[in-house]
Amino acid sequence: MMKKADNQLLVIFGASGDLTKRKLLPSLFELYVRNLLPEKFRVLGASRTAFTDEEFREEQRKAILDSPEAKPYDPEQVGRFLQLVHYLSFDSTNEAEYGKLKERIEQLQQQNGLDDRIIYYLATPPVMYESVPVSLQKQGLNKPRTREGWRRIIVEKPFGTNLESAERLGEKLRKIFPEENIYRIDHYLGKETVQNILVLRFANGIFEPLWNRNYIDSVEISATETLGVENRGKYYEGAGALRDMIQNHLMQLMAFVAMENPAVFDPEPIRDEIVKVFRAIHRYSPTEIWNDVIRAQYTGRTVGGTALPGYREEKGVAADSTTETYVAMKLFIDNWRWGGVPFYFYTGKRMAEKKSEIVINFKSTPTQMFAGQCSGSSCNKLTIRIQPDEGITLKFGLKMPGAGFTVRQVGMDFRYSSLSSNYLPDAYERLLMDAMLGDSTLYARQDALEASWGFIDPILQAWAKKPDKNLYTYPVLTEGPEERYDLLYHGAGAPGPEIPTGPCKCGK
Ligand SMILES: NC(=O)C1=CN([C@@H]2O[C@H](COP(=O)(O)OP(=O)(O)OC[C@H]3O[C@@H](n4cnc5c(N)ncnc54)[C@H](OP(=O)(O)O)[C@@H]3O)[C@@H](O)[C@H]2O)C=CC1
Ligand SMILES: O=C1O[C@H](COP(=O)(O)O)[C@@H](O)[C@H](O)[C@H]1O
Repeated sequence: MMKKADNQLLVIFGASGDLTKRKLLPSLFELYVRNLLPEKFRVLGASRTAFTDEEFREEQRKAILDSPEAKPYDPEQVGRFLQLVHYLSFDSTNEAEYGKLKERIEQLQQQNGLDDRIIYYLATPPVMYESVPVSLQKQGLNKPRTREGWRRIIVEKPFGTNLESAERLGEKLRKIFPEENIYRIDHYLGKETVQNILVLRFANGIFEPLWNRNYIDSVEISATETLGVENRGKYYEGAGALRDMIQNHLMQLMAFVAMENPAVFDPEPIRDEIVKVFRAIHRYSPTEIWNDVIRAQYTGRTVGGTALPGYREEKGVAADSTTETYVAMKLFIDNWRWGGVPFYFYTGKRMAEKKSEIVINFKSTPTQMFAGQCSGSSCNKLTIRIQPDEGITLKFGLKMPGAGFTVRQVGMDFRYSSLSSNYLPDAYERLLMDAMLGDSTLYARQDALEASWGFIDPILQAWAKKPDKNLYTYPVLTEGPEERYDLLYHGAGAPGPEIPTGPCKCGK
């Protein structure tokens, strides 16, 4: 039986926006259906759009029932859930309005018998991540009034746009909320399959002896999408794939793969190990940046009679934009476990497939003695499929039945869908639930963010100085730029593994 959080209020700033509609309210509804919300619980949405409580509920009702991921929900159950949801029309950039917010909060607490526990969720444009907490503090809304009360704040990404801004934001927030009450969201950490990396590694004895530079040839971590920038062109122009996906999601995946076991399974020891990995990443020299990191933009083409725009034709994107929609890079972790093992990252929008996965390529045998025996780095590989078709496959060679000794590669497969209860919660369900319970394990800590920005910053700076250098193109719905083969896997002088996106050359 899952533990329930103490009674509390969740205040969402930016509640009329896309994130609230697509992720936050549907996830809260799932928690409601599973009876995981606190016994007494209220949501207060706050943004400028003029809604009454009823109008806001109607908006959310449609979003929950009509979303592409919606299950056949009972509309009456949705209606009952929405009675927990309220709305305040409020301009969070105007300090004078925070008195109104305070009144509404106190009214909801009194009317619903809530103790003084509040989570603030910043689902506003990032420019407001500093100003909203400052205004909350001016009204005394950042501190609980009672001993058993608390105030937590969840901050959406992007958490800064470089090291300096991330440090500044962290510093500001820590003056207003204690570090342990600041929850910096990285939704990849809320994915069931990502959490399973820790269980796979630390609940099984068989992997640990192999999990190092002696047996692992390379690690590939990828997240590709078929969608383009959709209606987020303006945001994406200032972000690009390196900030949008690698600085946070792919680096967090790498940390789970590469970290040492924490002494105990508690938030701080786990986060300590994550930081150690980020700090041990080899910092690129100026030459290595151009050899080991490539970027590209998708270009338009017609697919099945439909003309698909290129990145530079998207709404909100400059016609001469140099923002990357694809990044592939090779990096190393300079420690005893991983020294010399290349980690390959690649991510891109508008690619052939929506897929996120981690592939551990083990070293092959020193000699080949059988017909058909695999050689190279992708003979024995462990693939952790984050999404879709969530699961894990181990690939190895076995004898074909019959005369002789001919080897065939086979896969030993675990699929989440084959579990008797195959419900996979959305990442936001898990993360919201954890914040309500006060468990920050799956949230990013400030020092980890700074360490990851510290690695990313020099790349951003080099690109800013030479905006066109190593900026390639790839047609929409393809595997990425051709240049990824040369530059990444063979161009840097080191013998690389087989091309990660290519088919295995070992036969099926
Ligand atoms: N959408 C997504 O999938 C993801 C979003 N994020 C992050 O979450 C945050 C929210 O994203 P998203 O919902 O997509 O953004 P939207 O632009 O859809 O929503 C932001 C909301 O903030 C409100 N807002 C803007 N200015 C003010 C103001 N002065 N006072 C009060 N409210 C204001 C707006 O409502 P109104 O006009 O009514 O005030 C708007 O509805 C962003 O920082 C984004 O980077 C992160 C990951 C994924
Ligand atoms: O944070 C982000 O992630 C999504 C991809 O998330 P996924 O769970 O669908 O893999 C990405 O589309 C978006 O640009 C980025 O901001």
